[in-house]
Amino acid sequence: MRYLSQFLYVISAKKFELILLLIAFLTVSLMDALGIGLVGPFMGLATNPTLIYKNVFLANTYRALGLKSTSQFIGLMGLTIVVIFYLKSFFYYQIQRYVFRFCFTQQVKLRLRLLHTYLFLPYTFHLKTNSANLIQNIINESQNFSYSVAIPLLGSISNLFVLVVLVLLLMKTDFAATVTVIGILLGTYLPFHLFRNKIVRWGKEGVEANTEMLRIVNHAIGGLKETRVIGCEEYFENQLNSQVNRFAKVATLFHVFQILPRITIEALLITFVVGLVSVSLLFEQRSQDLVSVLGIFAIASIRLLPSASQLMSNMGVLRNFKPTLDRLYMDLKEIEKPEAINYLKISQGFVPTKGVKFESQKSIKPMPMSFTDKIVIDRINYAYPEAASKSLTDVSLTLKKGESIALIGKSGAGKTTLVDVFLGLLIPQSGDIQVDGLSVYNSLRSWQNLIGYIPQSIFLTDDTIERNIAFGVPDDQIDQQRLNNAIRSAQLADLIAQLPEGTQTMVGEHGVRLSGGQRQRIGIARALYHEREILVLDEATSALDNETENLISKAIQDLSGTKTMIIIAHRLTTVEHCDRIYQMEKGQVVKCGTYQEVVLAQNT
Ligand SMILES: Nc1ncnc2c1ncn2[C@@H]1O[C@H](COP(=O)(O)OP(=O)(O)OP(=O)(O)O)[C@@H](O)[C@H]1O
Repeated sequence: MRYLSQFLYVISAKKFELILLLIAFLTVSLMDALGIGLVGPFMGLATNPTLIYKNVFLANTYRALGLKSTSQFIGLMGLTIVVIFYLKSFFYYQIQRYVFRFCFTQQVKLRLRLLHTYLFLPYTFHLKTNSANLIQNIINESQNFSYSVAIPLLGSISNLFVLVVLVLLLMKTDFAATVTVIGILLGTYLPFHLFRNKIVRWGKEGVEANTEMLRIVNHAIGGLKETRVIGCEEYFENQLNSQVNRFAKVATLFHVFQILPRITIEALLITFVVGLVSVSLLFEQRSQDLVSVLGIFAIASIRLLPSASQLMSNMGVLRNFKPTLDRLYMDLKEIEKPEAINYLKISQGFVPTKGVKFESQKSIKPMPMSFTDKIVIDRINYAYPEAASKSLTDVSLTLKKGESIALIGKSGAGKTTLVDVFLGLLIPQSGDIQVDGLSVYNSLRSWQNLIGYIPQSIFLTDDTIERNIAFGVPDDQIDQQRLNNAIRSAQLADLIAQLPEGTQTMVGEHGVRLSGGQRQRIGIARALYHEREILVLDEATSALDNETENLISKAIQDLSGTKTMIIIAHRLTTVEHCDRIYQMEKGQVVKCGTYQEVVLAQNT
């Protein structure tokens, strides 16, 4: 039941679509039963036409049709059976088409819904989750969901219908035989029941091994430079080897287990049919009866056998992929946690309404926030989830429009945390950030629209310099004037002039064809292109050559006065031109003043 409710939560289908599917399954099963139900009497009549007169219904139909001979009647009956079978086959084909279309549409929807959820979940969720997990869920687990949860689940329901109808039919023909068949079915279900926890464990290990594989490959290839220089290729190969084998082991165990029900059902049914014939002959039962009973059994076996073994194997698959369903369900549910709701409320300006899927709720278009005077960071306190101590304690600072300030301090002092709070990625437990007297927590989106962020290692797409600067803007909407201004202000003009393809030069994956300093200047140009009022710059810690360092300092210097800037500074050359310097220690601002007051005073 829990499985079903989780399934209904993850699937984006409307209830009536599912009900429609079930009705369709039921119709096919009934037609199946009708076809099979007619085969028994048909074979009975074929061997003994006088039986027509013994059955009131058959006798009346025969008379009503006004046929000339019983053979004609039997022929007509055969034709009816054939027509029913053809119709059933046609319906079955159509329903299967619908089921596949339904499942693959769900896969598309699920992928979009997962990405949407991950993009909107609080930053703290991403701090604790490895990105390999998220990629695995969007790419592999959503595929597993349609192949190994949705299709087998709908298949199981359809098989269950067929089984129930066929068993009822058998029951009408021969009660004792039916009890035997049910016994056989329960017998084959037993191993599944006994191994149910093992099947789930195999599934869980499979999912974990897959995620690990993705993580290992990501580390090995993503950090290729380090991997090669350190020479730890073998280490990653061994790691991958152990995960691939772990996956192979559980997959083999499960697939071998899957064959069991078919083999057992086949063996038991054959034993039963042969046994029935022998016993009947032994007790000299009427042969016509036997032929008709066996006829039904033969046909029922053709349908019952695959249905039963498919049902068992589908149930195995459903169990095996329970961890997939659990993972997707839990991640999608994250958005309903109070922390996420609170985050959505302040970042997107809406509270997810119960019952309405959150991805279908449109966030309110943010009103532009005015910034003409100053930003006040007022007694901010922040502790990371599950952290023992606070990373920011009562941090306050003021930033006038056009001013540049620098944050300095030892590693772990809290500079990045403060910037992440400033960027609206982390929501402080107490304190406020106000722009012109208005709290940014009224609409984080409007606040973020004022900010350009230049991280230490900027994210570059494997694309042209132009597209990397005008990040997220369609080609036909790129403003060349703005682009050139941004390039000039970010001190990139000389570099681009030297390149044969200019702004159309490809930067390579993560910008491998550029130097660290050039990458960061592209980051500055990006922030400038988007004309953000406030720039937050996390200065590159890596040693830059003098010329590059000068160029970055010059870019920052040129911007001071026109842009409001917060710089996490790792080099004293950068802070020299800042209006104020805040020195941080253990999550607190311990000193604030000009370069002379903070840096020079310290060195004397
Ligand atoms: N995700 C996290 N969960 C728990 N604690 C964290 C997390 N991120 C940072 N911290 C802690 O918060 C404190 C401040 O870290 P922060 O990264 O802000 O320092 P920093 O001054 O930016 O250092 P650096 O210059 O090395 O980047 C540190 O004690 C750190 O251990």
